[in-house]
Amino acid sequence: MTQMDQKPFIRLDGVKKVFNVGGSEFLAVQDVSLEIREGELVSIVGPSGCGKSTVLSILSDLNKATEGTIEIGNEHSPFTPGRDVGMVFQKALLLKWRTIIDNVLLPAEILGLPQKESRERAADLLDMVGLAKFADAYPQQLSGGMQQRASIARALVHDPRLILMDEPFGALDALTRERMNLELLRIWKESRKTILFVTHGIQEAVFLGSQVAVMTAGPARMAAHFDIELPEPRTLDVKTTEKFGAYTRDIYHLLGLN
Ligand SMILES: Nc1ncnc2c1ncn2[C@@H]1O[C@H](COP(=O)(O)OP(=O)(O)OP(=O)(O)O)[C@@H](O)[C@H]1O
Repeated sequence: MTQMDQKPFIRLDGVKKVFNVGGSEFLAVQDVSLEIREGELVSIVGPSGCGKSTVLSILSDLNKATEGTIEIGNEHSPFTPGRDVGMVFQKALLLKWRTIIDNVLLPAEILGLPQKESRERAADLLDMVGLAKFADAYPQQLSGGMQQRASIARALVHDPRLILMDEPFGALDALTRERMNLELLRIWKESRKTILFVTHGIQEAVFLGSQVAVMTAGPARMAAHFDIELPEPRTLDVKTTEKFGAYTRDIYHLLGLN
């Protein structure tokens, strides 16, 4: 069986989440349908409150969907919830009393993975994210972008099959964010992980994703989906192409911004 014949790695169909808030029901998100192949980087873009983080929390098994189908993993790549997810948040959330390498090691420690192998892997990952020299530094000695690189290494240390990124570069200045976008593409290619990347940034979503799922608020739902066909490898020049402009224009339009 070839890779193309395999079932998608993630299949969401008609997913809906209703929260119970103080005895009344609150519809957080509905109509979430998405198929992701293993090793794909997919962006989800949408305004605040449209349910993006709720979708990630369902995929990471922190929240149960109220309705719909959620399938993760396939015969070739089985998926164990809890074990096979790495998360990156808007804040790096590094523990300030632990060195960078000890921060990276945290998920491996929690899962009880072998110490020596984990430390070697953490060192390799720090090398991959360009922080080899900072393994023994403390978080406060690193810039915001460097801290986020460390948190990406931490998300990879237990070799999970799926990386969920929730606005990971949202707190960085514009130039660092551009640089981190390029870094993420490199890390993704090297690590060959399946990545779901949540952002408010339409340009960022199109630049990074092979697909972009667009979510709208009021009511919160997954409203559209684009396959992004742009030249590979993606460099910043891509952003000046007509095709890139057309994708971003269509998404702005869908979100009612032009
Ligand atoms: N545990 C919860 N209990 C009740 N309501 C919740 C809970 N989690 C999320 N919500 C609500 O569900 C809606 C969707 O929230 P969510 O955080 O998924 O949106 P988002 O698109 O990620 O927003 P942002 O971009 O601002 O992070 C919001 O109105 C939020 O208040």
